[in-house]
Amino acid sequence: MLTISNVDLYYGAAHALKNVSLEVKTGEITCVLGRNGVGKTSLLRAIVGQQPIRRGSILLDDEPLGKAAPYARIRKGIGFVPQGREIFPLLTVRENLETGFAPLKSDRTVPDHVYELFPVLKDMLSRRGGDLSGGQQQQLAIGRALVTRPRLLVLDEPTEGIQPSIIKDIGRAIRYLRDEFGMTILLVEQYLDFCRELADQIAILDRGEVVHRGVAGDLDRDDVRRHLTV
Ligand SMILES: Nc1ncnc2c1ncn2[C@@H]1O[C@H](COP(=O)(O)OP(=O)(O)OP(=O)(O)O)[C@@H](O)[C@H]1O
Repeated sequence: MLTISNVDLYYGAAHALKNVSLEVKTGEITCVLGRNGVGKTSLLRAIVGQQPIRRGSILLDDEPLGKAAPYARIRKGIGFVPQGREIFPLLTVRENLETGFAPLKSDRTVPDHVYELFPVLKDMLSRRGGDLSGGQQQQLAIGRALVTRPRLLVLDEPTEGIQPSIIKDIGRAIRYLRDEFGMTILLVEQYLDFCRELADQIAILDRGEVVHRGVAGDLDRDDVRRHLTV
């Protein structure tokens, strides 16, 4: 579904992504693992159009995304859950969900499955986003991305700073989206066990380079784990 080929991304002179290639297959969960500062967020920002690439290409269903703006990529079916969640603290849960409508031309409704996946959002529709726990905010951020009815859902460290029981809920929700809707999922993570339980495919990023690609079962190999230890 998503084909990333030979991508280079710079911040000024800093070379954050080096000749990165990655294939994200339709209906699968692909997890990119890596330590702090290796380029995971940069990769996702390149995919969603928030950061330009200097070389290489990113294709969605064989169509180059080129210089398409973030809103245009959302219309093509890419949903994004950013690192740190980026919830509007003074807006209610309902209003936060509705901000997801902004790039849409039609069908500005919250799909029922958002509330089925995360019933807490329905219970708290009138509560301010800033008054939710970190885990509830993460559920809200995923819900906001789902209102755009994406075919490809991209998540930046969805487990960061979240308690284990909510991590399990989020894992279940991601699996449900793949199994029930055939949604394609790409997530970046530092949390190895979460990826082991969830992913079909993994890639490991180290200092801006993809140093390993394979099936999730490979994660138990010593040579793979070595890339993830400091
Ligand atoms: N806006 C920016 N300007 C300059 N350098 C940046 C910028 N954003 C990121 N970088 C640098 O690019 C490199 C990759 O950063 P990136 O945020 O993509 O890594 P990451 O793997 O997502 O890290 P983390 O797990 O800590 O979020 C780092 O060296 C970082 O300091």
